[in-house]
Amino acid sequence: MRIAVVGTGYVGLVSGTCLAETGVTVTCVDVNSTKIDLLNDGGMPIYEPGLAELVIRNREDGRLFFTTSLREGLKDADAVFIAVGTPPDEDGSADLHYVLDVAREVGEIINDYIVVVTKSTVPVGTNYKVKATIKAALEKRGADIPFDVASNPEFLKEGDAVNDFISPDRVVIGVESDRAKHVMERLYHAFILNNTPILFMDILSAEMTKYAANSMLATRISFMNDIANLCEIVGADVEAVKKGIGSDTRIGKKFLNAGCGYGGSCFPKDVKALIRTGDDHGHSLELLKAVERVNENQKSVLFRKITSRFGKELKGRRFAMWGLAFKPGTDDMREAPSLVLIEKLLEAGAVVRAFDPVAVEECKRRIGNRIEYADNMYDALEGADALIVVTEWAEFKIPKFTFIEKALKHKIIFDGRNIYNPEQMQEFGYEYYGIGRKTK
Ligand SMILES: NC(=O)c1ccc[n+]([C@@H]2O[C@H](COP(=O)([O-])OP(=O)(O)OC[C@H]3O[C@@H](n4cnc5c(N)ncnc54)[C@H](O)[C@@H]3O)[C@@H](O)[C@H]2O)c1
Ligand SMILES: O=c1ccn([C@@H]2O[C@H](COP(=O)(O)OP(=O)(O)O[C@H]3O[C@H](CO)[C@@H](O)[C@H](O)[C@H]3O)[C@@H](O)[C@H]2O)c(=O)[nH]1
Repeated sequence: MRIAVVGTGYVGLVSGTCLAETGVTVTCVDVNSTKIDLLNDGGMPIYEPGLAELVIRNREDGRLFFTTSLREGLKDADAVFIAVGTPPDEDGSADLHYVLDVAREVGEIINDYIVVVTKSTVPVGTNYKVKATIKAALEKRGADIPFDVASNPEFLKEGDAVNDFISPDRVVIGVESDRAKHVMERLYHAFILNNTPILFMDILSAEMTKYAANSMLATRISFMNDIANLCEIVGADVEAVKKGIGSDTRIGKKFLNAGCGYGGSCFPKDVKALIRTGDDHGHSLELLKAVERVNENQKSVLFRKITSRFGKELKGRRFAMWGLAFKPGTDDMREAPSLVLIEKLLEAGAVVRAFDPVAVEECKRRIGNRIEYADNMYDALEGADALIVVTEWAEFKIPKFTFIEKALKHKIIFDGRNIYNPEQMQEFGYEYYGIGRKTK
């Protein structure tokens, strides 16, 4: 089987590479020639654990190719995956112009039956727009070539992307013809053999499933953040509450971590886009509007704790920041809570010295030298008034506390991801501020 994957970002590169790993011949296409050149030279445009090895192996085995030419990618392809970005427009709706540009180009090029699969996260009804766009391009050429559209939303998490793709909880596929279903079954053959649930459904339901999943997960996080803030007021401990409710199998243990807010390229934009879809259809999604409000507020929770400890005027204060990426395991900083905190600290006159195991270059690209960058986690602490933990990288969880004590001016930690135990921190003489944690 042969496919093209258009858009070689987090989703396109991971999906294309993992499908190549199952034996499919994959050509990844991107308009960004720097990215394609880098991949053809054996480099990696993104940090994603385990991905580089798979890319190299499948390229060497002749199953994975990179090009800027969609025409080349579509040659003899059974299916083309659209995996380009769908960033939020000014009004919160998903900007579909990248997706529809690819659809038009596909219509301008194809000469034989193909399934056009939308992997990008797109609002309900978008596949029909894709279909209409391809039809219009074919009509313009006077060509009558059969094709089908399919929706195959992606559920991978950055930082765990390879594992999520290869061993998914399920694969969701929306189709409207047996022919397209058959192509998708062949494509996911290795997953079917592996007993992965492949959930075929209609296209509109598949599109909605993606937004409903992300919105449900975002809702759990905002719910826990709201509860955490109340825990602080009433003297309860959100980590105990998390265990208490997570042990109920109807609730489950995952995605209940309170913290300094959710970020990333998906939850913020997808919650916004679903709210917008609701509004467009005269159905206000009140719950999701609250989820978004709670999250915006939560991104400032550490700043509020810092100013209530040090006062609103932070001129002359230095802060060590551990973590810049929106979550561990990635260099992605889209909608990262660290960016909100940095802006607020700088505005209040503070100096920030940050360390992140992989996201420093990305941070420099975004905000340049407005903050200082440390070479390692301990170097960030030198002369700082306090340590702020924003991202829960594994190495931050078991630091050498003697190094922290030597470097910090005061033994003060603001822990935005609840990675330390407040009682033990207090025993060791730290002033510790977690999120929704009980302190004596
Ligand atoms: N990042 C994630 O974890 C994740 C997970 C699931 C779903 N998604 C969804 O998948 C989609 C892609 O997300 P991403 O994070 O991979 O985006 P990304 O920005 O990392 O990558 C998109 C790529 O598409 C390329 N592109 C744009 N227009 C093109 C065109 N006409 N032809 C060829 N290439 C083109 C860009 O150059 C870029 O390399 C989005 O809809 C997103 O919501 C993302
Ligand atoms: O209990 C939790 C879990 C996550 N987060 C935060 O939520 C954000 C998103 O984390 P995560 O979901 O792990 O990463 P993403 O890569 O954004 O993945 C989400 O978004 C993707 C894009 O749509 C989906 O494919 C995934 O299924 C979905 O988990 C991050 O800022 C996390 O710090 C919390 O605050 N508490």
